[in-house]
Amino acid sequence: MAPLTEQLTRPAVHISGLTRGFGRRTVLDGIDLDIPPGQFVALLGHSGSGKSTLLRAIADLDHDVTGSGELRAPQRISVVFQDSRLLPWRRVLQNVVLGARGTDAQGKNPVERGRAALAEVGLAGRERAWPSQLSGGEQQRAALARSLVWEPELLLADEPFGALDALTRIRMHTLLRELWDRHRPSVLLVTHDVDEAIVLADRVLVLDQGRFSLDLTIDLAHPRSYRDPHLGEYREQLLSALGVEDDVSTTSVPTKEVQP
Ligand SMILES: Nc1ncnc2c1ncn2[C@@H]1O[C@H](COP(=O)(O)OP(=O)(O)OP(=O)(O)O)[C@@H](O)[C@H]1O
Repeated sequence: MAPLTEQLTRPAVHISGLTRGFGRRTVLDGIDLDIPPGQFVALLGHSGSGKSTLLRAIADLDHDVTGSGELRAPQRISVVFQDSRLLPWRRVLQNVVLGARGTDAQGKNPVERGRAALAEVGLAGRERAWPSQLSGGEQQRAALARSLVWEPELLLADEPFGALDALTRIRMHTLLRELWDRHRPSVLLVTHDVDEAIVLADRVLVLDQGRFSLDLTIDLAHPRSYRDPHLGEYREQLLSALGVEDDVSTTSVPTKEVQP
């Protein structure tokens, strides 16, 4: 095992010269990335730029790709997707504790951890509900609770709020940030929403042509508001890195398929 000082200072995620591709198509072209423990990072990029490919590589879920490079990630990783992926034939609590074993540092068994996690995301009392009895936002809350049960050192989130309406999404932003504050995992959040990235993350990366074209620190205090006038400066830099024209009235990354 590495000495304690090295364990405390070494990044949670270390990527060096990472290349990934499908057939003759190179998607990630020699990426370097270090994420310190507890850092909240957002990842923006046009559709097809390789955001999910990077997430899958970090989660070690990419056995169908070719590639090379160095990648080190923590052992305890949770992944949250755009759809909750709750099993419809299992009740909410059963979904949340699925696969969890043993006791945690406080001696809590998985069911106790599951109940506590559901309470943390505002779903206390819904343990015996079926997933179909939850709203879309509540299903994503349950998905976040399921990720907490594993006490992740790293949370990977692939557009977790992309299918929710704008108001629910804002509530989920507050919840995610509160959960991060309490548990302090490193987070890598893929999003198409520039404002979501600025409001939630302390560092925003833009992926373009297989490389990071921008690595931006968001130096604003939390909790952040969508009304904060300082958001504009960061929005400008990010939209410009994404090649989005000034007159576009949305802060979502428009669908521009990356050509092979
Ligand atoms: N299993 C696969 N086989 C072949 N090509 C793939 C496969 N998965 C992804 N690709 C290709 O790799 C490229 C990057 O895909 P990826 O899903 O990582 O992009 P993305 O940035 O997450 O896109 P989006 O924002 O639309 O989700 C795309 O061109 C996609 O078509």
